[in-house]
Amino acid sequence: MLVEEKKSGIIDSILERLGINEAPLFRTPDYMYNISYWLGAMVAASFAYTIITGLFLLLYYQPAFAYQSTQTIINSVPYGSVLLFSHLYGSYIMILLAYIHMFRNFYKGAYKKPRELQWVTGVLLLALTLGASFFGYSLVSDVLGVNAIDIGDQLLVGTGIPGATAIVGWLFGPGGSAALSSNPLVRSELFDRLLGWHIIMVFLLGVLFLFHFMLSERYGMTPATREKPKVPSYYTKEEQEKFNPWWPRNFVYMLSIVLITWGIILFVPNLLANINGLPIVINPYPAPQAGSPQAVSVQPYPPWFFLFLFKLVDFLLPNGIPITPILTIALLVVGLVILMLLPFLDPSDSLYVTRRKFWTWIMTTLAVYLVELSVWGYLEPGVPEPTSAQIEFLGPPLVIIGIIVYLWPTERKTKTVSTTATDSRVIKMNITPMEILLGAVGTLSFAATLFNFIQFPTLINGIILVPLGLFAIYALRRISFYVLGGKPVASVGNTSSRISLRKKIAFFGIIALFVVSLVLLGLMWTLPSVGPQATYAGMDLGVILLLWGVAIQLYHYEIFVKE
Ligand code: HEM
Ligand code: HEM
Repeated sequence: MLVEEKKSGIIDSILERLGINEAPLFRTPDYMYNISYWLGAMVAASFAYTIITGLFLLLYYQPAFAYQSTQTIINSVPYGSVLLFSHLYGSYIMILLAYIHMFRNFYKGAYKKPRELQWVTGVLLLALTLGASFFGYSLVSDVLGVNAIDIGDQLLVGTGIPGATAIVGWLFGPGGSAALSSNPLVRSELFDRLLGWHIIMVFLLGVLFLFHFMLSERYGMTPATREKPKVPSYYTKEEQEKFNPWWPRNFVYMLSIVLITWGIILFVPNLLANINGLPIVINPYPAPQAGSPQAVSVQPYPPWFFLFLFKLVDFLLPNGIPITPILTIALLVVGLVILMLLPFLDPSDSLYVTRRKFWTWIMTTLAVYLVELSVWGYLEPGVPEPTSAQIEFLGPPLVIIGIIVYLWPTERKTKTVSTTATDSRVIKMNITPMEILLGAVGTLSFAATLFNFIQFPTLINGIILVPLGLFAIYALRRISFYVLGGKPVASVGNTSSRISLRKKIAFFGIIALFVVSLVLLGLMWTLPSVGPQATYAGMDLGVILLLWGVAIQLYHYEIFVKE
């Protein structure tokens, strides 16, 4: 039988040969084209970014001359500073996003049946991300990295667990002191080992991520609570049929998400690299070399993502003696295991966050503690904290969050609103659990920092107040609309005439963004490619990717969002 040949372009033919149109990638309802459903994709985009830049760094990094080769990367390799700084911030942003993704999935109930394994593997992914970042951070051979090895070494050996010394030898080879050796062979024994672990952890992350993602493909993303309020929450095959196929809409949306994430990863560190006097924990430049005369004046700080742990080891037990290494490790392990087992510990079958009060209380307190302990660890490093100080700082959030969560009215049954692909209305949420979380975190961090500023009115404490204050105002403003104005939680918005005007604006917006990005692209070639000034080109490229990401978002809105 003769099949009628459809006229198609080269790209269509390639896609057809690749079978992308029929690929078993999940179908998505209209309302899921919202960043909250793509946070995992943003984490994955940061992961991909660090892998790409990491492989380039590997070309120049020499374990026997770790610090010197890092300086060479910054000062002599074309765009080396951009590569190194964005690799560092790619990992920072990956960690931040993984936390946000985790808390979002908690509030949305995405850890419940049938996605328990996704949650469990997610917690392991977070732990591995922290591990990979720790080893990467120690590769530089600056005083902070070597200090981090020493702290890790002492913490493990201090537990007194049989075999702890063997584990430390396995992890760190000859130990942090080898970084100070004048013999390159001894130094390379240490940094080869660290590089090995760095790459092993990345490999494990990759394998586990494939499994994590495969599970996403299996069950799709968790439907909105208003659609499926009870476990197990997933769309049936018949329901799926009505949704948008992966190609081309998901691809377009994903591309914009990837570009925006990469744009931020490039822009932020390259901007920070040009600001003088940055606090050492966020400075993209390495600290002085371990063992150098300048290193003596550097206060030991762990990487910011372990600051919470740094404060925890300052805690004194009720009898006044410092918390022991074994207790610290036990607390960490127990906490991690409880977090991992959350899907099995929370028996409720409702996805409404207001019907899961106990765990909402615990998880929100955990989020606040992570921020609070990190800020505390940064402001008062190494200061022993008696039980009274621990209660003073950690008690109020526990009580306040408990009161808010238990007094918050339990969700009443709402009418199910269909928001499948055939539905053309746009459902607008006036408030989300994430906004409540942001409001709580923002206000508490601002209040704590203000209190600290009143006690210690230093410049840096004053500077920190500004972004925190703005963030708190923003977060509270969003919530107050709902609380004071008595607005409904969700509404059906927008008349078609307004949307059509918006689409016109979007159309011209895309053109404007491309024109601006072309100018920036031209500018990039005039900027130096070697040395610290290459960071200007890094910023430029970051803005270009961001603009393209936003332009593709507008394109998605223009083409796919129904009026
Ligand atoms: C195949 C993947 C990767 C390779 C080959 C790689 C390789 C490297 C190398 C060679 C360095 C040392 C750079 C230097 O000091 O000169 C480094 C640093 C680092 N890596 Fe990776 N990496 C990879 C993926 C990752 C991932 C996935 C993360 C985080 C999750 C990460 C986090 C870091 C961090 C935080 C540093 C320290 C950078 C600095 O302090 O400026 N890396 N990596
Ligand atoms: C390296 C870190 C991680 C990566 C790369 C990653 C990636 C992803 C991706 C791509 C998805 C598909 C949906 C989406 O884009 O949001 C997803 C979903 C999911 N992830 Fe992760 N994830 C990571 C860490 C975590 C963590 C720390 C948790 C929780 C402890 C977690 C739990 C989940 C759950 C429950 C889902 C299903 C979401 C839903 O059904 O709505 N993941 N993850």
